[in-house]
This record gives sequence, structure tokens and C-alpha cells, in this order.
Amino acid sequence: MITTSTMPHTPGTSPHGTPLAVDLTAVTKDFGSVRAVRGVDLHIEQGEVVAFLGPNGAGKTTTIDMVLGLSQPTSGTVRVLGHEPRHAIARGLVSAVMQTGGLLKDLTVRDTLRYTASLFADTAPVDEVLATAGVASIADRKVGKCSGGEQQRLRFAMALLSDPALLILDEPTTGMDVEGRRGFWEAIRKDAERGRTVLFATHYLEEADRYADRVVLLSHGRIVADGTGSEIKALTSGRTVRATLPNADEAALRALPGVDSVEFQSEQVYLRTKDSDAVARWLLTETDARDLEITSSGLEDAFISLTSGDDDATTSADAGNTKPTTPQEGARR
Ligand SMILES: Nc1ncnc2c1ncn2[C@@H]1O[C@H](COP(=O)(O)OP(=O)(O)OP(=O)(O)O)[C@@H](O)[C@H]1O
Repeated sequence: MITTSTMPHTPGTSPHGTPLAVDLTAVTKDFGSVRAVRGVDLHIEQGEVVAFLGPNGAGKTTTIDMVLGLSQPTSGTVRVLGHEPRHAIARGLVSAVMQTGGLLKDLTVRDTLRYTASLFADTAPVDEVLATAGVASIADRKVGKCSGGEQQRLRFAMALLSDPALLILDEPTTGMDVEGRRGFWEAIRKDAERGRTVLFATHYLEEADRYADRVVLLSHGRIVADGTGSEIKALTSGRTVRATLPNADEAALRALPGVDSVEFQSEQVYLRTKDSDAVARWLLTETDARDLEITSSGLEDAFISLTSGDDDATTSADAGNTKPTTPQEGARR
């Protein structure tokens, strides 16, 4: 079970008494008979960089839309920095970077920012924002001539104009090449180091693992895991200990604490375990095992194991079944 905070605190605030950046409690969302979000509890503290990871249809966009005040939950509550989402947006506390739209091809990057800035009463200086978003070198380029990655960095720059406390990005790098994605995330990470809270939805495991402090894994409208990338990897599949062990005592291996599975290939034994140190120690001290190798499972294994095998019931008819599907659900707080 992943937990990061055991300190009691007032609902809606962090243990330090500051409002949570995002505070979802028992949130559900129905579209007719489809229950897209099923009892989500999510508490994000200010300054966290959180990835919302999940397969198609998991409910990421639906949840983000509620945080942005674009739709209302069917039940449960959504608070953003201590406010109703729409009030938080109206106060300029939240900005969003969406995948597409919102750009005029004939304007330059700088003019796009100047024009956007003119719509607000008070904004960060355009030159500062150009630099932060990593688009200063293409400031005089027409938007239509910018690559997909550059256009996304421009959308990021536009989102920064109001200097929001919370930045939300819904699958911002879909369709970008590897180089473009790296440049985009480097700009986001660098900016986040100054304390901005970032919540982004993604399909890319590697992106979530590398750029988020915390990964919230969503499947079928529920949170099925919540922790750092490493915690989630360890949580699901643990590690595999491989050893050469002729005449292995299968029953003894299976009885070891923390061992999830045991497989044999001729003289090789493969043990999947959450406590690889203990298994390795036992093999080396109690058996003739040699050539030990310990490998860590990837986030992809965790993703597949945590998001598959769940029931596919997304109709609200069975929505009363909000029991966690894994021990990890809602485990963070
Ligand atoms: N306006 C709508 N009307 C009906 N069903 C909807 C609507 N919006 C979303 N859904 C359904 O709700 C579920 C969750 O969709 P959502 O778009 O939130 O998932 P997602 O995780 O963002 O997926 P993707 O990664 O494909 O964008 C899906 O079953 C989807 O078909």
C-alpha cells in the first residue's frame, strides 16, 4: 500500500494547513448510462507534479474537465486551491494546455503571446514567459511554421501568462516526436521547480515515470494505484530473482515469504517477489543456487497488470460497486 502522509489534517488542506491544489472527494461522473468516473478520491498538494496515467477511456479527460470546471460531477466534490473550480479559474489560479486548437497560424509566436496577454488585466511579462517556455529563439516565427512541439511550447507559454498556481495539461505531447516531447517536458519541469503544481494526463508510461513526482493510475474510472513511478513498479510486479538451481525444492521456494510465482526452465528458477533481498539471501545461504540475477519489472508491466483484468462494467447500473479493485486503490491518503 502506498501512503505518503499519515499526519491528520483538515479536509481540503495539506498537513501544513495550505489549501490542496486539487481535492476530489468521492467523485463520480455519469454520461447517461455510462459511468465514466467511479468514486475518485484524489488529493494533490501544492508544488506536486502529478501524472494522470491510464488507457483509453479510463476517465482522465472527464476528471480533468471537472477540475477545470468544464463539467460538474454527478456526485462528490471538487475543490481547486480551496475554491469551486470555476472560481479558481476566474481568479487566474489555474491554466490549461490542451492538445489542439487556440492558435492563429499567421501570427508570430511573440504576437500570439502579446495578443493573449492583452486579454488579461495583469500578466507576467511576455519576454519572461517566452524564455520560461523555451520559445524565445522562435519568437518571430509564424505559428504556422512551428513544429507540433513548438506549438505546444507556445500553448504552455500562453498558459503561463497568468502565472497560475496550477497548470493542467491533457495529453499535451500526443503526436510529438521524441525530441519534441523531451524539449517540452524539460521546459515544464524547469518551471515546476519554482513551485507550480502540475497535473498532466498521458498515455505515455515513460513520460509519467520520468517527469512526474507522482503517478496516479486510472482504470475504468477508478484510481488503481497512486505513488512514485518506482513505488508503482515495485508494488505490482516486484522483482524477478533468477538463479541456477539444480534439483530445486519447488514447495520450499513457493513457501518463501513475499514470493508471488515460481517458474522453472531446465536448471533455471525464476521467482517473482516483492522482497528480492530476502529471497536472494535465502537462496545463497540455504541452497546451492548460483549465478543470481535480480531484475526490476518496468512500469509497463505494472500498467498492464493494474489496468487489465478489471471488470469492464462502465454502466451506472452497477455503479454501486465502488469497492477497490486492488489493494492500492485510494491508498495515498
Ligand atoms: N460526453 C460524453 N458522452 C458519453 N460518454 C462519454 C462522454 N465523454 C466521455 N465519455 C465516456 O466516458 C469514459 C471516459 O472517457 P474519458 O475521455 O474521460 O477517458 P480518457 O481516459 O481521457 O481516454 P483517452 O485517453 O482516450 O482520452 C469513456 O467510456 C468515454 O466513452
